[in-house]
Amino acid sequence: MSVLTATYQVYGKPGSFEKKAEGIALGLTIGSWTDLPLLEQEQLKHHKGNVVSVEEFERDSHPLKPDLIKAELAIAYPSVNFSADLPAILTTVFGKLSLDGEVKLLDLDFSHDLLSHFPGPRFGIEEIRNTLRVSGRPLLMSIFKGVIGRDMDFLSAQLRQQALGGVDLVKDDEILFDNPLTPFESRITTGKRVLDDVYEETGHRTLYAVNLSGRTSELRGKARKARELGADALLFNVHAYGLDVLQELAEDEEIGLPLMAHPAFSGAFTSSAFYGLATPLALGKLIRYAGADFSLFPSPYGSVALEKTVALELGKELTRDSPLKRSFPVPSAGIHPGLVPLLLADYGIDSVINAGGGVHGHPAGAVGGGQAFRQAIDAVLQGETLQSASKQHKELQTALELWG
Ligand SMILES: CSCCC(=O)C(=O)COP(=O)(O)O
Ligand SMILES: [Mg+2]
Repeated sequence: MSVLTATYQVYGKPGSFEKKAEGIALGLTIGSWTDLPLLEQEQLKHHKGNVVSVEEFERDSHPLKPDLIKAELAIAYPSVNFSADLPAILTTVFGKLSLDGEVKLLDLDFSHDLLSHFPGPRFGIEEIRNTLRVSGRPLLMSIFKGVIGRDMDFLSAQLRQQALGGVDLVKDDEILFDNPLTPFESRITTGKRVLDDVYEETGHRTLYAVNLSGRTSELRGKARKARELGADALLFNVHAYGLDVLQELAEDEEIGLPLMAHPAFSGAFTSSAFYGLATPLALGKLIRYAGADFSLFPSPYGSVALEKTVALELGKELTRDSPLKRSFPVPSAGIHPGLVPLLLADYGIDSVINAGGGVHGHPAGAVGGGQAFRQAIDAVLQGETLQSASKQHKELQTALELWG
């Protein structure tokens, strides 16, 4: 029988966890059953959740819970209990349980059968690289900044500067929504013209990810229109909408665009040590299963940082061997050229280095900012220190002086 196995973290007294696990396995499936007639018990058995393992971590208490220890409970849910979609899956494994005290959902192990209902990224790392014709180095992305309240001329000029700096991708900031000054459709058509001009002038191709926003019922139509207008990629605030909305967009043949998942709002249900979803599950595994080609998340280093082990595990979820294509890890927030060696050591070349302030805040503007990043990337790949490379590259030197 095909099952979905969920692993939970709980705190409690040693020896108390078997009962807790059995309570979850029953409570989320058939409820109490022992008083029912034998025939009904037999029938219900096919639907009952089963405790797979209970692991107590004797020495692993939390400073806030000195008298308790941590345990991980693995529970298998029969796949016949739910339809093969993320809303049904999440409601089964963490529906009312998410409201029932201190329980954190750490991981979900999909059977091969179940996974076949999730096509994953349409393009993945390899096809995005082919489109950009970039191999052997991480991609570089920059972010529009200070665009709210500005018009298309401002946006066009900022896009041009970013592209001239040599970035591979530019994305909207997640807080730029559809608005009269820079409407969604104009951003796509104007952005395309600007980037085509830069390509003709320099031979460097930059792709633009426009923020797909608005009411859920409008998204499919807007995304299809974006494709018609020649959009390169879509940025999507997936956690404000829900994973299944991302999956719908990823599977739509008439959209067929690379999708970039922004982590906005996810901290609301991932940040607690005791509640919510583990970050590698929410921003890694499930984002890949739902079909994002890129997953943005706070790096371990910048202004909004994840714990390093968590950030590394997240990257692994996006790229580990699987029948699904790999999604690009995009460690972000407060990134500047001085962090490039750390990011490359953590995520390797199959990742995206992403910066807003670290590009626009460069004293030589976004052109100098992009160049400094490209110089830092080249230096690391050639085994050179940034300090040494900065002697030949004034943009990198300026960035290191400013941000370290
Ligand atoms: C929290 S990760 C998302 C990155 C992002 O959207 C952003 O605006 C980062 O900007 P920064 O100036 O910190 O590079
Ligand atoms: Mg942002």
